[in-house]
Amino acid sequence: MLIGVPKEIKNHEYRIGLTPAGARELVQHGHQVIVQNDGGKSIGLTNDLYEKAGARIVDTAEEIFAKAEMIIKVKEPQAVECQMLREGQILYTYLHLAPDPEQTAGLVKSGCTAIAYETVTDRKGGLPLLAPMSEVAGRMSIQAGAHALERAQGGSGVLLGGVPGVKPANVMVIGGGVVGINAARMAMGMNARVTILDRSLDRLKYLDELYGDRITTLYSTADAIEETLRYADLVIGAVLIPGAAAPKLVTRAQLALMKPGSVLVDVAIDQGGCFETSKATTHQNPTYEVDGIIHYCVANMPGGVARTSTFALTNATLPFAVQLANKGAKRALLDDTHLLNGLNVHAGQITYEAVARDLGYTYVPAAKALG
Ligand SMILES: NC(=O)C1=CN([C@@H]2O[C@H](COP(=O)(O)OP(=O)(O)OC[C@H]3O[C@@H](n4cnc5c(N)ncnc54)[C@H](O)[C@@H]3O)[C@@H](O)[C@H]2O)C=CC1
Ligand SMILES: CC(=O)C(=O)O
Ligand SMILES: [Mg+2]
Repeated sequence: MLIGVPKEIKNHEYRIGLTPAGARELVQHGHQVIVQNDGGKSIGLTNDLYEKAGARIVDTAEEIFAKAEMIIKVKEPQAVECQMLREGQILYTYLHLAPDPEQTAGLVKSGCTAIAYETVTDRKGGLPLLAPMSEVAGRMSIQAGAHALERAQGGSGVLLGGVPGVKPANVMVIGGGVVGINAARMAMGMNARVTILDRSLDRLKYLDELYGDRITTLYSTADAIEETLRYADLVIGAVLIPGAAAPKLVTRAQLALMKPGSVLVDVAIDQGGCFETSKATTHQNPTYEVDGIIHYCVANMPGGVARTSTFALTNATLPFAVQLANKGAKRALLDDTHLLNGLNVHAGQITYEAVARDLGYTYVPAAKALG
């Protein structure tokens, strides 16, 4: 199969969809890989490294989209990329369609086969292609939040860990999954006081067994959220209902309960965000203020630490990329229900139920759409 890796074009997105080591594996399986000129240069993945791995460098994204049978990317296709996708072509990347009607319409129109990293599953009920970036974003959320708490950034001027004689900050984490546990670990490491809320009692039990009295676990109700907001200095939004738009768990009115200059980091923004006042921001302009509360809502946080993230992402995506290339989309998808769960759009049909429901499309089960 001819596999194409274009340069990412989202704001300050320096990740690339495949490392040179990943390219080498695909080539060893008998496939051809084309990579856009300087696609990974800014994170030290030079053309030379890709060529040594057996890939070929091409000048433009247009050439990659025109020639490749499978496109491997990181972020959802931007409008200009959607226009270049075509019928029968495999798109393997993050999509986050539920909050993004325009992209969804673009993919439907293209006729391509679009597999979303974030809805591929595993045997343990996890999301193995989302997990590495959730680890990154969870860890980053605390450093981003700590920075936003600095007075010069508009924050309340509180240091997460406090100092001897001055109490530490309170960090509230809503959603105790992969983002949540990584955020909690970083916050604990900085000596902050951590409260973590989730709807899954099993998950709360697991967190309690792991961290004991170093964290407080709370079952996530509107009451518990309201009560915890009153003393939180930093709130991390880390909930997920796979494939669906994020539930709004903090309203604008509830911001008035918070201390002025407190910070909300909405990691769930890529699924539309879990705070009513969230709107997606970029690494260039990451924060804004609503009613005295600082909001950080960057939808591609791992792009900020693009080198670490690129290696972590390829580690997870490569095995499925090899299956797709070896077998073709239809056989690879039908052979593996976990990969099949990643199929969101095929030949103009929406094959992921939550996306169809949230955006008003007819849902066609993936196996049926593939015929
Ligand atoms: N902004 C960014 O750059 C990035 C965003 N993300 C996003 O972060 C979000 C979280 O991802 P993961 O941690 O991997 O998901 P996960 O599935 O591991 O964890 C989500 C947790 O939310 C919990 N939850 C669901 N409804 C809840 C509620 N009402 N109250 C409290 N908890 C609730 C679930 O029980 C689960 O434990 C996703 O939207 C993901 O796409 C992930 C990576 C990067
Ligand atoms: C998961 C995601 O949206 C990202 O890594 O940018
Ligand atoms: Mg997005």
